[in-house]
Amino acid sequence: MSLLQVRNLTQYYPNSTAPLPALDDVSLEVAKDSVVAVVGESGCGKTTLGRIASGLLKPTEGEVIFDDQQVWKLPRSAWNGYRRRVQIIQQDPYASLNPGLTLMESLRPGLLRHKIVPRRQVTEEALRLLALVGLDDDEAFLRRFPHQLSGGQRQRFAIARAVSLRPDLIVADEPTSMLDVSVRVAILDLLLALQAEEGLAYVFISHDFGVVRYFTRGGRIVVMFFGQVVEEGPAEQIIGRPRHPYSFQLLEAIPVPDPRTVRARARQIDEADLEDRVDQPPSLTGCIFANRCPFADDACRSTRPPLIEVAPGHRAACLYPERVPDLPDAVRTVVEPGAADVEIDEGLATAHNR
Ligand SMILES: Nc1ncnc2c1ncn2[C@@H]1O[C@H](COP(=O)(O)OP(=O)(O)OP(=O)(O)O)[C@@H](O)[C@H]1O
Repeated sequence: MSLLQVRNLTQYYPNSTAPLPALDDVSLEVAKDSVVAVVGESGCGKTTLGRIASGLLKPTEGEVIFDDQQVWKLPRSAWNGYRRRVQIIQQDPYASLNPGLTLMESLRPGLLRHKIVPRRQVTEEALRLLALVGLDDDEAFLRRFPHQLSGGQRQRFAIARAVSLRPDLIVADEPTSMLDVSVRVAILDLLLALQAEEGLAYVFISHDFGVVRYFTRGGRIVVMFFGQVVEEGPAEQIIGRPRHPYSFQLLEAIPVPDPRTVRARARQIDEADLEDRVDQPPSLTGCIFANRCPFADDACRSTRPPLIEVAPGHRAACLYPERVPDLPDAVRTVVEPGAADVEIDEGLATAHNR
């Protein structure tokens, strides 16, 4: 069942001098209890999409439909319900918490405003939430201020605060990118555990395909490039056999722990050629990726390819999806959470150092 749909979103920022909109005709759908990951390099519009999905930003054009209702047409009481049911977790847990409030003071207003529990049960509920996210569930901890927490503890608390409102959907915007490598996997595992326990859906935003591969098992992946969706489909299919050259390049760049695997890659794209293209600006005519694409020809530079189905439920905006080579086995395996900590840690460590 569809929980959230965004349809044909276009976003222009009025003060922007960029030649392209931040989002250009973006659509996606999130089913109840499911994970949709949005991946792409910095500036491709992921945060804008997350802000629109959670009602923080009204799109220039397009529709946001939550639980079968157009959210920008909701009466105030229903709007408040939507804003409660869709929570956002941000990249920087410190910036998302008021430094002048204790943890209890951060939790209490939401619990009361949305009548989650009666006033006399607020402390009990706050302690339950701390335990749920793996923090010390004692009242002294609730009297702490955000600066008295480590980065990992702060993100755990930000997750507790989001979950406290009993949402159906959490937009997790780069939730681990500012954390130490050592705690990243723990936070991803916490989010995955909460999904099962609390019946949550996620829009999971990341620039790092290694993290997305870890988080999105069984879910869907949306790959964005300069405001456009270039590929979307089931995680296993996109990771196993990407059909857009940009997804291929992102996946191929995931660090793998065994250098012999890297050397053994069956490279079907000329490395020097790719190096020359990596910083090219987006193409303003035709396919947005044409300037960086090793397969682009005149047709790609003159025609914007529509998203076409390349396998059931899997679409790519490419005129030549069959030209995208197969990935090495080390990359295309969808990692089982908890099953490959070493591989994940090393991958994330390398990504962190970039
Ligand atoms: N408030 C704003 N005003 C003007 N332009 C903006 C604003 N917010 C974002 N942009 C621009 O919109 C585009 C998309 O930005 P957005 O933050 O959504 O991308 P992103 O993929 O989340 O990148 P990052 O990971 O760096 O945050 C970028 O070109 C950005 O500069």
